[in-house]
Amino acid sequence: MPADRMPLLDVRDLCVSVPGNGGMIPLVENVSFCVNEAEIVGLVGESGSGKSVTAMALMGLIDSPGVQVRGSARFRGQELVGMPAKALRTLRGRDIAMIFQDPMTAFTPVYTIGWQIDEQIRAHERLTRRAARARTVQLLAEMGVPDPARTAQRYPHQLSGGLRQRAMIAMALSCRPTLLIADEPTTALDVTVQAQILDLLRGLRHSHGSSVLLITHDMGVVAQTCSRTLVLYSGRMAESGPTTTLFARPAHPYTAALLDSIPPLYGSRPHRLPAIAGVPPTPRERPAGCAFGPRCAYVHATCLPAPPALAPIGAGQLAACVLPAEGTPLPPRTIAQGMQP
Ligand SMILES: Nc1ncnc2c1ncn2[C@@H]1O[C@H](COP(=O)(O)OP(=O)(O)OP(=O)(O)O)[C@@H](O)[C@H]1O
Repeated sequence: MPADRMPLLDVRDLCVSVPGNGGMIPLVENVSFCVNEAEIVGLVGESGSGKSVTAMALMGLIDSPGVQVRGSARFRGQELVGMPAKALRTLRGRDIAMIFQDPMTAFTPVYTIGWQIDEQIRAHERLTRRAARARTVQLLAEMGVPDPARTAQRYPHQLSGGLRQRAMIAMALSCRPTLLIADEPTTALDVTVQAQILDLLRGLRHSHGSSVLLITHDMGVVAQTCSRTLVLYSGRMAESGPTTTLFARPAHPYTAALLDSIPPLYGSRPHRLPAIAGVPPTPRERPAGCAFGPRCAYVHATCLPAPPALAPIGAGQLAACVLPAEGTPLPPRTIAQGMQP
């Protein structure tokens, strides 16, 4: 495939398993998706659905004893699965960067944030301390940090949560990565700051040409930010497709249930939002058939012997559910408010 038409990140049949129960327990099974240049793709699912394991496996960062990662993840055509640790370290920080929910995991408390961003820049580029600081201040300014030269001289604990998050994004972008993996970057922030950070992530496509893999449990965040979305349930793909399609015509009852838990922006708000009854199974106790079966309002006998295969529904949409194959689509929805086309 010509390089200009190759996806930036092409993940196929990614499987991650760990030893247990006398064999290997799959944490993530046959996950496939791609991220194109300057695109934001959402990875969504409840807690424990395998979002972080997927991202950490891509980055070679799962350090569990006996962990097995199989399948393929090509970044600009280069295979990441099985890539030697040194080569992966070079890619991380330079071409692929990660940001997390808690910026304190990225910054050490004992140095100023400016010093830490300077060092990150100097680890990848031969720059004088002064030139690195000029770049740091410029990056902080681009991330909307007020008085960036002075803020650079502050310690992480002296900044608000929102400013720390901006500083972490500045550090992640310091080496101009083409792919940013953002793991729940707004979960700890209040809604106003959350909206500002999402705005910032959207802007990166234009300002830095960066693509983003955005990990979240919040369909509202996906609606505002992602052009395509992958829904994970219990380590498997439930559904994927263009975000507008998933919101208008979810094919998997799990996607529909996640959408029902978003509060409407306009109109009368229900007294209580519907929650999905029950909890997802842990990887050790996954049922033989559809893992969502025990919580699904549409479950019937065909879902139980084996997990339904992921099948195309149309227009880039895939779902692992027997309903579309049987010609019983879920009831149509009005598109969720708050969605950015
Ligand atoms: N190193 C590990 N060894 C064994 N099991 C693990 C390991 N890391 C994660 N798990 C398990 O894998 C499953 C998926 O975890 P993961 O952290 O990817 O979920 P998540 O979707 O990111 O959830 P959250 O939103 O809570 O971060 C969970 O059941 C978790 O307990």
